[in-house]
Amino acid sequence: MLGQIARRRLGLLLLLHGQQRLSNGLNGVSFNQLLSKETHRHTQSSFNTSSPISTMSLWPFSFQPRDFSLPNSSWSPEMCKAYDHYNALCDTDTENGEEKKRAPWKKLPSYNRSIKYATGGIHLSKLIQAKARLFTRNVKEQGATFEYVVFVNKEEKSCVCVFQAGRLLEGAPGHVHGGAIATMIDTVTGSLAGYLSGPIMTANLNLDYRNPMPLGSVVLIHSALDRIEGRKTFITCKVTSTDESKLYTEATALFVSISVGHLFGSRN
Ligand SMILES: CCCCC/C=C\C/C=C\C/C=C\C/C=C\CCCC(=O)SCCNC(=O)CCNC(=O)[C@H](O)C(C)(C)COP(=O)(O)OP(=O)(O)OC[C@H]1O[C@@H](n2cnc3c(N)ncnc32)[C@H](O)[C@@H]1OP(=O)(O)O
Repeated sequence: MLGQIARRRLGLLLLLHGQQRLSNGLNGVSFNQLLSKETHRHTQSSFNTSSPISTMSLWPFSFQPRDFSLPNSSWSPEMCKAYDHYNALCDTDTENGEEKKRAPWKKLPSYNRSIKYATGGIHLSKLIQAKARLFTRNVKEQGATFEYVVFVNKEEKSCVCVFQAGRLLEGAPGHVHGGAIATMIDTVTGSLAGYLSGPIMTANLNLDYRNPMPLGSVVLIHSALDRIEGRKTFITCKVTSTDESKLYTEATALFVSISVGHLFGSRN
C-alpha cells in the first residue's frame, strides 16, 4: 500500500522534475561565491538554500537537502583552488548595463540520495528505503572517501568534476582503487546524462586506466556529450591532473532513459 502511494507520488513528482531542478536549485552557489578561500577551508558543513516547495509546505520534514559538494575543512588547497576557479565561472546574474548576463556554468548540488534530485524527492526519500544512501556520500568522515563537486556547462553540454580521493579508497598501495575511479566516472557521466536526458541508468561503461592515481590526489573528471540517439545518451570522459598535463583514465559511457516504473520492476 505504502509502495503504491509512493509509486504514484513519485510519478507525479518526476513529471515536475527535469533539468530545471538540477539547474535551478543552486542558490547555495551564490552564497559560496561570497566566501573567501580561507572561509572555504574552515567551513565544516554547509547547507544549500534551495527555495522551499510551496505545495509541500505542510510536510513535517526539513525542506532543504544537504548539499555535500560544498567546501569543507578536509579540502586541500589544490581542491579549493580548482573549486574557486570553476565556481567563479558560474551563473551569478551579474548586471551588464541593463541586461543580466548568465554564465553557461552551473554547480550541481550533490545530495546523499539520487531521489532528492526529483522535485519533492526529499520527502519521498523519507518513505522509500529511508536508510539508503548514495554510495559516494555514505561515509560521514569528511575527506575519508569521495570529496567532489560537479560543474556543468549547459552550452557545451559538458561538465567538470573536481575530485579529491580520500585515504579509504586505496587499491594498489598508495594509489586509488580502480573501482573508486570507476564509481566517480559513473557518477559524473551519469550526472551529465541525467542533466541532459532526465531519469537514466548506466547501460555500459568502458574504462582505460592510463596512469596510477596517487591516494589523496585532486583530479579533474571532464565529461562531454558525444551524442543522443533515441533513449540512448553517449558520454565521453577523461580524468586528468588539475593542470591537465597528466591523463589518468579515459572512458565512454552509455546511459539509457528509463521510465520511473523501471526502478520498481516495470518495463513500461
Ligand atoms: C528517481 C530518479 C531520479 C532521477 C535521477 C536522474 C538523474 C540523476 C542525476 C544525478 C544523480 C547523481 C549521481 C548519479 C549517480 C550515479 C549514476 C549512475 C547510475 C547507475 O549506476 S545505474 C546502476 C547500474 N545500471 C543498471 O543497473 C542498469 C541495468 N540494466 C537495465 O536496467 C536495462 O538493461 C536498461 C535500462 C539499461 C536498458 O533496458 P531497457 O529494457 O529499458 O532498454 P533496451 O534493453 O531495449 O535497450 C534500449 C537501447 O539501449 C541499447 N542497450 C542497452 N544496454 C546496452 C549495453 N549494455 N550496451 C550497448 N547498448 C545497450 C539497446 O540495444 C537498445 O538500443 P536500440 O534502441 O538502438 O535497439
